[in-house]
Amino acid sequence: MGKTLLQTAGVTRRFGGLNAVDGVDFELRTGELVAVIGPNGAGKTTFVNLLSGALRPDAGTVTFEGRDISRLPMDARARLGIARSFQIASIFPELSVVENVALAAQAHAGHSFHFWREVADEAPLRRKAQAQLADLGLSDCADRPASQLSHGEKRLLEIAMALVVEPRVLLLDEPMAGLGIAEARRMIDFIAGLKGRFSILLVEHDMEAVFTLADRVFVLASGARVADGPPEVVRADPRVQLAYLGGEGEDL
Ligand SMILES: Nc1ncnc2c1ncn2[C@@H]1O[C@H](COP(=O)(O)OP(=O)(O)OP(=O)(O)O)[C@@H](O)[C@H]1O
Repeated sequence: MGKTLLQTAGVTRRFGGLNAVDGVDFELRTGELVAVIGPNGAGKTTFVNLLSGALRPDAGTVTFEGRDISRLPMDARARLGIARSFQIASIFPELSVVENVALAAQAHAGHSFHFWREVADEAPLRRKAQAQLADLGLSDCADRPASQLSHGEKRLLEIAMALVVEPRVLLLDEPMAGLGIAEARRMIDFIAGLKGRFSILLVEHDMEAVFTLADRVFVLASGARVADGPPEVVRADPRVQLAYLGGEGEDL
């Protein structure tokens, strides 16, 4: 694996008296896919928010290529290349798939969303969006209105919108959530196709996805790191089994 891109040292976030993320040391290397797992309420989403800049830590640091970014807001981190998958809410349903991707590229370039009507006429942005969709194997749905996509296709569109800005790090928070079996398989194949090209942090409850995709599995429980290692080592780790049994009794 490559060099360390994104790192935390002792990162902590409190909500009232609760340490939602509690002194976590973590690193993501170039080209690596790390899955972050843990029982419900373990602190996974809070941890992603600390990496994306949606939340600031109460203690500890977040560094990107050695630079302390702990206090940088989300847009500044996005400009450095830390992208979080868009939420379905940010898809414009009346626009086509390719127009949505072009809009994401336009927003990143610093233009205002108010000019969205012009985006259809923006040939370079549109070409970039077309190329992105072709690269991801999504050309088939380029001209369909986003409103006509299935739930699974919308999740793929969200990721395409995050990738069009050519990020260094992609943060994916539960991309399989709410997908049927066939759609989940397609999502796994899709993410497998991104592996090695981007550095990816994947938060996911779907253990088939985690153990198929991850180079490394990082386990959180009650805000703290329980294990960090290759998937098969982590799966067999009694501390991990215990963390799950002590939580909501989910299957590992
Ligand atoms: N904004 C907030 N205010 C207060 N408590 C919060 C807030 N966000 C999260 N928490 C608490 O912090 C803990 C960790 O929550 P978080 O959502 O990060 O866990 P998670 O591992 O992502 O859970 P899940 O798997 O259920 O999505 C939980 O106890 C949660 O109730």
